[in-house]
Amino acid sequence: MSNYSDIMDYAKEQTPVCERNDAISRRLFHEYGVNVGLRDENGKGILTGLTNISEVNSFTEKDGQRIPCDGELWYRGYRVETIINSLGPNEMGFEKAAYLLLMGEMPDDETLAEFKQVLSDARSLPKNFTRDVIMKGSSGDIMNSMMRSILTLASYDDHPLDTSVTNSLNQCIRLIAEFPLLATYSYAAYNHYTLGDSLYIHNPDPELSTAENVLRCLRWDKKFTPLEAKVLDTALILHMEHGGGNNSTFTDHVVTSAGSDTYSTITAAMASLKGPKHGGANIKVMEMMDDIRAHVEDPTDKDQIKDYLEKILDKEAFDHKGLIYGIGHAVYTISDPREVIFKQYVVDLAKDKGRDKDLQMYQNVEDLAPQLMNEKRNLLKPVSPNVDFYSGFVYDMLGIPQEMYTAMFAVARIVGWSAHRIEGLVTSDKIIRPAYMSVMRKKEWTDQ
Ligand SMILES: CC(=O)SCCNC(=O)CCNC(=O)[C@H](O)C(C)(C)COP(=O)(O)OP(=O)(O)OC[C@H]1O[C@@H](n2cnc3c(N)ncnc32)[C@H](O)[C@@H]1OP(=O)(O)O
Ligand SMILES: O=C([O-])CC(=O)C(=O)O
Repeated sequence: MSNYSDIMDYAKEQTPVCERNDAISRRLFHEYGVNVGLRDENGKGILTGLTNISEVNSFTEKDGQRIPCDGELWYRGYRVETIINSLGPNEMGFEKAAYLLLMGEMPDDETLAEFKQVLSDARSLPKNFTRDVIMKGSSGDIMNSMMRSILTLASYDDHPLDTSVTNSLNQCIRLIAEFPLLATYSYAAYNHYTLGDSLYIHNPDPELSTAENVLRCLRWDKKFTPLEAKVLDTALILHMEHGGGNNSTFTDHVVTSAGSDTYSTITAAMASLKGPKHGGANIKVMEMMDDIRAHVEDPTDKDQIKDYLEKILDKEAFDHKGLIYGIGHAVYTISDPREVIFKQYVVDLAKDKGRDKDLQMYQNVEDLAPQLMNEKRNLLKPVSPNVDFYSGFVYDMLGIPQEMYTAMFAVARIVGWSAHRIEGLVTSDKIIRPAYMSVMRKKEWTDQ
């Protein structure tokens, strides 16, 4: 028996030891030319791969100089705005965008109809999976529940470890179709077993799209309006894909390159996505806005918001991490094109739902944060609101519970991860293995 009744007490005592032995000065990174976070001294990402799937732009060249510009996002040669604007007022586009990203070409009507049917056929879980897996050990961490389900789905697959392109594509298509069920049923279990509400599990409707089935399965009465479905469908298209370097897609590439199977690869990407600096930011933005409401007398007042944002940046308020969530991006500078699209919906929805005061609070944060960050941080480029600044507000107005926000992101990004996994399998079988320079001091045994 150790002297510790609680391992936490031991961990607390050892923390300064780890901090002493693990700290590496930023000066050494500079001295050895090692790029922190795989970004160079101008904040530009180090090239680690080539992709045909999408392109993200945030700078333009003028007179040989890199100038920040409005953000652009392209899926397989098409601007994301063009894809969204090409859809009819009530047309759902998830399936079309998913086919485009996954297969690399725009589907014609017949091809799209067939793909929709394939997804619809695949949108079911193995017999008793919901009862035997999803209902057990439920939690408000829907991403964790989904990861558990994804790994367990491997046990129901006759060829879980077959990493051929064909088998991986089959597994990816199935997961794309199953994700809405994994997410909404995980929430149903949590809603019942933890929150104490009635339990309901609705079967998906084979005639409905991905976005419509999410709303149908999430709501006890299965009802939703065409506008709600359209807004969610747009949100899903906007979250589907973001190049090979974003943290979760890069994780997908790393794990794929090790020869790992689809279930493990997608679970690893999920683990990355849930981080609050990545896809988990959508929940954090909502928590931050709740915190602002609780501490600022009049959130529509710019001066009061400014004082509180300064406290957040100084680590004196909210989660004491010093981050204003929903602001800043590893690539974008002047704007994130997805936020610009989201905002159009936000303004209309907020008016419709009588949430003008909340909208004013968001706009105050949007207006003030970049300038305050500029004053308090070593910014290498302009900052602006990112895709998740408004997404939580939109989901809130759609009545989607906060615990589901990052899971909604995953329902979309599984498409990008799948496309990158297939691209990785088709293009290269080289394991990804960057180097870490050792700054360890070698010791003689007698130095102890
Ligand atoms: C889907 C997505 O993943 S979108 C991103 C979602 N994440 C968030 O919204 C969380 C808040 N934002 C952030 O944490 C960051 O902006 C990130 C993680 C998105 C990008 O980080 P980086 O690439 O390091 O940003 P960048 O190089 O511009 O940062 C420069 C400085 O500003 C700081 N900074 C960047 N964003 C923020 C922010 N929102 N709040 C406070 N400080 C910030 C960085 O910590 C860094 O400071 P340092 O040099 O003292 O360490
Ligand atoms: O690209 C990134 O770093 C983050 C990301 O996934 C996104 O913005 O969608």
